[in-house]
Amino acid sequence: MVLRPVISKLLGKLVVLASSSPRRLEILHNAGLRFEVVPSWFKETLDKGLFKAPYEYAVETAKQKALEVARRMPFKHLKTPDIVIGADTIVTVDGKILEKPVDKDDAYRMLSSLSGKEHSVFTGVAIILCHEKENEEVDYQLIDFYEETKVKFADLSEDMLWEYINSGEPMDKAGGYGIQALGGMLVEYVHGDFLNVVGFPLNHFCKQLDLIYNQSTSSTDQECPSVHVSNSSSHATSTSTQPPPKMSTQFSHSTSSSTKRNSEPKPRPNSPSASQTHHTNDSPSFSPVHKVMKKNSNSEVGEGSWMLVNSLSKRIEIQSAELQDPEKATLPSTPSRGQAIELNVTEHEDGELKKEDLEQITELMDGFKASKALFTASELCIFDLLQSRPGLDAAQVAKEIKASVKGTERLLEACVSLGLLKSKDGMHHNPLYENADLAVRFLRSDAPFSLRGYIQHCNSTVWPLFSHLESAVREGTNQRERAFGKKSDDVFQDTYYNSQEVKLRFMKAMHSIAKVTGKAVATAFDLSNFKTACDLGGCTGALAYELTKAHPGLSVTVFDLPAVVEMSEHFYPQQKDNRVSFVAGDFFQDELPKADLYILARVLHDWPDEKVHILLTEIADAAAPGCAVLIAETMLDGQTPYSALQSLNMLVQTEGRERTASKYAEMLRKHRFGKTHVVHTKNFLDAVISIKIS
Ligand SMILES: C[S@@+](CC[C@H](N)C(=O)[O-])C[C@H]1O[C@@H](n2cnc3c(N)ncnc32)[C@H](O)[C@@H]1O
Repeated sequence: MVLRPVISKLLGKLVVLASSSPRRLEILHNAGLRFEVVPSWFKETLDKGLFKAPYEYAVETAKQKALEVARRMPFKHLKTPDIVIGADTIVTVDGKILEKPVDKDDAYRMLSSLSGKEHSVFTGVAIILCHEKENEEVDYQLIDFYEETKVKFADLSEDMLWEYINSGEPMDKAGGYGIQALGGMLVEYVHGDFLNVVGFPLNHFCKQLDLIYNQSTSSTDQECPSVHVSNSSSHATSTSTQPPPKMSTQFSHSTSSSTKRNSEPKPRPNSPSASQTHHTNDSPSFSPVHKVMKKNSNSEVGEGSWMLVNSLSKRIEIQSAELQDPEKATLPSTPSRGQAIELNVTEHEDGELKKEDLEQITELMDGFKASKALFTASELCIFDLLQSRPGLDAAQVAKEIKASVKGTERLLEACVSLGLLKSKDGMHHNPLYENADLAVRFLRSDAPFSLRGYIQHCNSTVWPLFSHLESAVREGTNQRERAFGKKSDDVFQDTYYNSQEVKLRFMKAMHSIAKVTGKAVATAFDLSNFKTACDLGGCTGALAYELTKAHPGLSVTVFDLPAVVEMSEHFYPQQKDNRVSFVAGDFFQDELPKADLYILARVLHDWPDEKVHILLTEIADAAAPGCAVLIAETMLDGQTPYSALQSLNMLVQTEGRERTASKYAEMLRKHRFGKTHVVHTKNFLDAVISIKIS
């Protein structure tokens, strides 16, 4: 991004800032932006309890502020702006949202809750692009995003607190302080964009302008075919590989008296509009206002989840001109997307059957359907397609993935209901789809933390194995023969590495999980005393690279079967690190490389206790006193569903199992390893380390 050209794109346009905050004014003015200030009349009264995450509240408030100005100006100011910018800054601490204090006591309450702690400052920003049409209608396009900055306050004494409050500075500022003035003295550190704390994330804003005006989102599709779609929806038609910016679709606002009822934006104070969407810090998104809304939901819901809400609720209140009396409310058989109604679900307990219980049991009964919908969408490259071409409708998606429109429609709606996709109304209320935050972060192939490899492994290998769970439980053995028709002694050498295709798929699965867990494992302990490490069964080297990144003095040898080592280079074609090397061998048979630290990440769970003891004997023989073993596994200690289900996974796949940290400690002790230190990371894997004593 080159800053001046971005700002200069706005020269000659009527840019309006829907905020009177002097700090926002100053930031934008200093950046060279020419704009008018039209303070929004929107009252900041949205119910915070209705938002899942604090940033959604800030984004929604910013959006409503900007919308109010964009709609008012053609009438009251008799001119239509080109761009309206709205912003809202909030401070969050201990799960609470702090806005501007109402009086000194409120300021005291806020500032003392920040004392000595780290808090987050979120600014939600909405950019509305207004396009005046020949018939005096105005089309609006909305892009929103948020920025988070972490700020830590020093311990504040009572004297300091009151001195600051009495200075008068806290009163008009979110969280009760202004970092750019006296309040700066309270701050120990800032992580992130400083201007975001002042009130406007200038850098992120400029990046969004760049996206809007230079259309420069990138698409690198690693596995799925690259997409060339001629988009017939309302946003810019493109036949090149370069996608349009992630915004689009209009709602119209007529300057004539016959306002278009169904297409005019109608922000509803005290209730979030349908635009409570999750999006990444980087992805702007368009949010239409007319959607079927599930109360307390952070996402727009499609018909599928509407039906679920419907079936779990005794009474639905329909707020529309036609139906005012909730007692008389009846359900429309199929709420059409274009209908200007919002549904608010009224909680109604029928005594014995609680909604939460029904939801919990439904989630469990239907969990497999959700998994399979995710697997299928991933398999069909839907998340990659929508990453490079957001805003396609079901027919366009179906054409690209070579599938039926009927089936694609249902899969897309299921993904919307699961929070994987977002949908918005296109022309003739035809839903247009784009990736939701989860898909952007984990489901597209080129995301740094893409789990696509693991999902494919789940679909092709774990799913068939789990369909024989009952046999596995009855027999206490893995189900490889039943699922794949072939008897095998060693899951790796006889099953996964028998075909190049299956091997690569398995390696991709391991790689994707190791990328997500690598940093948490690599930084679980202070490893600065170790110079050399050997990652036994280290597969693609994903953890090894995280280890060398986290510990500059450490070199890591990845030790794995020859079939794996010959492919490992494929995973790091460019990024070579001469502190990572690969050695091919069999850890049950060959001599292990010498190292100060032996790492076993998701290796021991593949094997029964006898085999674990063989491997630990090998390591104990190779390791001198003072050397250590680091085990990274999902440990059963907390009995979370994740680790317990992983243990079932080991049952259907291997001869191994998940274990508790104390079980690993007991096993290590038998091989002359001493006290075990355990770290339960917040990631998929936990870690134990133990030093050899003799
Ligand atoms: C479940 S994977 C874990 C991979 C990696 N440590 C991770 O956390 O992503 C188990 C690894 O052990 C390797 N492995 C299995 N048997 C082995 C053996 N006999 N000798 C060396 N490596 C082996 C597999 O090839 C595979 O890479």
